[in-house]
Amino acid sequence: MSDDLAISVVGLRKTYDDKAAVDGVDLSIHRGECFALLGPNGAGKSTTVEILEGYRKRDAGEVSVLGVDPSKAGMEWRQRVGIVLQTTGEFDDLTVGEVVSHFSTFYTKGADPGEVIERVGLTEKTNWRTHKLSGGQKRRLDVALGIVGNPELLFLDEPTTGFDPQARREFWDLIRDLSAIGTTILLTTHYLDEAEALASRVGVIANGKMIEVGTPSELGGRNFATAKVSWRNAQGETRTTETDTPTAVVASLSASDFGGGEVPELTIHRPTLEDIYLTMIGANQ
Ligand SMILES: Nc1ncnc2c1ncn2[C@@H]1O[C@H](COP(=O)(O)OP(=O)(O)OP(=O)(O)O)[C@@H](O)[C@H]1O
Repeated sequence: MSDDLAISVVGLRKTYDDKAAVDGVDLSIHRGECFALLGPNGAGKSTTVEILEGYRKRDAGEVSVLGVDPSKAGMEWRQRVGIVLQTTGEFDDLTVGEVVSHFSTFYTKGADPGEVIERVGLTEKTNWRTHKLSGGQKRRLDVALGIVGNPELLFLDEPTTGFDPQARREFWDLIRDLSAIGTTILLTTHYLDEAEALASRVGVIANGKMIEVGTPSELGGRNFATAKVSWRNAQGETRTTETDTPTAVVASLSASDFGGGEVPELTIHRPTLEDIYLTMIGANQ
């Protein structure tokens, strides 16, 4: 494995009852990269990620995570990896501060619990019993527990499900901070805007196969996609045209039909990552 790879996967396969859940996946994630894994329900994302986390056994393929095969990894490796699962932990009557402090004792190079609580925006809830937290606040606590060991690599499985818009933005800032200090992040998400905001590259899985890997701006030829220009003409009708040169179209439209002035109800639309993704998985036909 090349030294700058945090994760290297070649020909990964996992079969349940004769059905391939993961069917020959290759994947390389660089150290310090934030990579988003996208795909419809049942595509094979969780199975792939759980194999990388060492929680599931593979049937075939080569897997290296931080230079170690996760199926054979021990405590030393686990210290270097942080995991935020989809399901929320239950901590009975313990407070936020107690839970985070308790988890920090599992790590030899653990972070200061108070700092971690502040990072996830729960300082005001430090003395709250965890069962009183809202769904979004519990998710933040999950993230706190994922990062309390100062991991080199963080797995985030649908981390912002149930967050309000402000909490999502704050969470994104937290992930950017973790990226800035060099944490490698593997994010699984169904939110395409989240993948675009956070990931330097995304991979799309469908039916157990990696369909494509690319930057959010280039995936599926997005950077070469034509723009749709729409406007309202002098008769009050909506007009739309597709073009590779929207600036020229708008300039000429303004000059010819509107005396060089504003073009009414002008919009220029290029495919979003979601448009491209839906086309890739065959949902936009
Ligand atoms: N323990 C299991 N036993 C049998 N089949 C399983 C098991 N776990 C997953 N599968 C099947 O493997 C396929 C891939 O599931 P997986 O959970 O990896 O998908 P996913 O992409 O994470 O989906 P989601 O977005 O819904 O979380 C699915 O068809 C699922 O039904």
